[in-house]
Amino acid sequence: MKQEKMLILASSSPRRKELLQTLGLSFSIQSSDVDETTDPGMQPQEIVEELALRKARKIASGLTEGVVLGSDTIVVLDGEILGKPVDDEDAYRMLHALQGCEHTVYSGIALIDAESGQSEVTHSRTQVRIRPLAPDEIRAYIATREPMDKAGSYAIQGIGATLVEGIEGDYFTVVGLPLRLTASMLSRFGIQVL
Ligand SMILES: Cc1cn([C@H]2C[C@H](O)[C@@H](COP(=O)(O)OP(=O)(O)OP(=O)(O)O)O2)c(=O)[nH]c1=O
Repeated sequence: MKQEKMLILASSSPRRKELLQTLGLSFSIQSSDVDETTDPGMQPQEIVEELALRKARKIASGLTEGVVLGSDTIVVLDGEILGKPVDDEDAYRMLHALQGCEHTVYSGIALIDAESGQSEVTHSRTQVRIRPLAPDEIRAYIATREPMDKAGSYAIQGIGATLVEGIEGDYFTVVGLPLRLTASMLSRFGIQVL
């Protein structure tokens, strides 16, 4: 591992922290609350890239050095964007819509070098199939509270794993930080994982 530059994760997500830790990099964390509203008519890949960049920019603007990583994840079902549920009823609506179908999870990643201004943004997407769910199962899952801070109201890395029939694409994109893509981007910013 060769790390010439300081890395800053612009996120309050405990999942992103854990995922970045698995790469063996040293980094600090600054949570980056930004306005997540986007223009209607934007494509899902444009939304996750724009929001990842917004999160990274907010932190980078207050720094003179270091590489800032921002990320954003959304779930898309038949063109409808599912973010985090606002309450139990919203989580029920999402899980009921997702069950028995395939949807797409998009994760955007943005890197900004605060010193040089170099920036790069990209995204990846993964198809996920959720098995058919009975109303009681959906209610029991919501009662675990796991869905409440997750895009699409489920966590593939948690109890939600029992709802997932299969995926096509990168698992880490679903959890919120595509690791292979992150590592290859970081290498272009002077941060080498291998
Ligand atoms: C679909 C899915 C989403 N998620 C999570 C990943 C993200 O943390 C969250 C989507 O919300 P985001 O707005 O992408 O991220 P966040 O608010 O949690 O963190 P921050 O903006 O500070 O970086 O949903 C899972 O953990 N597992 C899953 O299976």
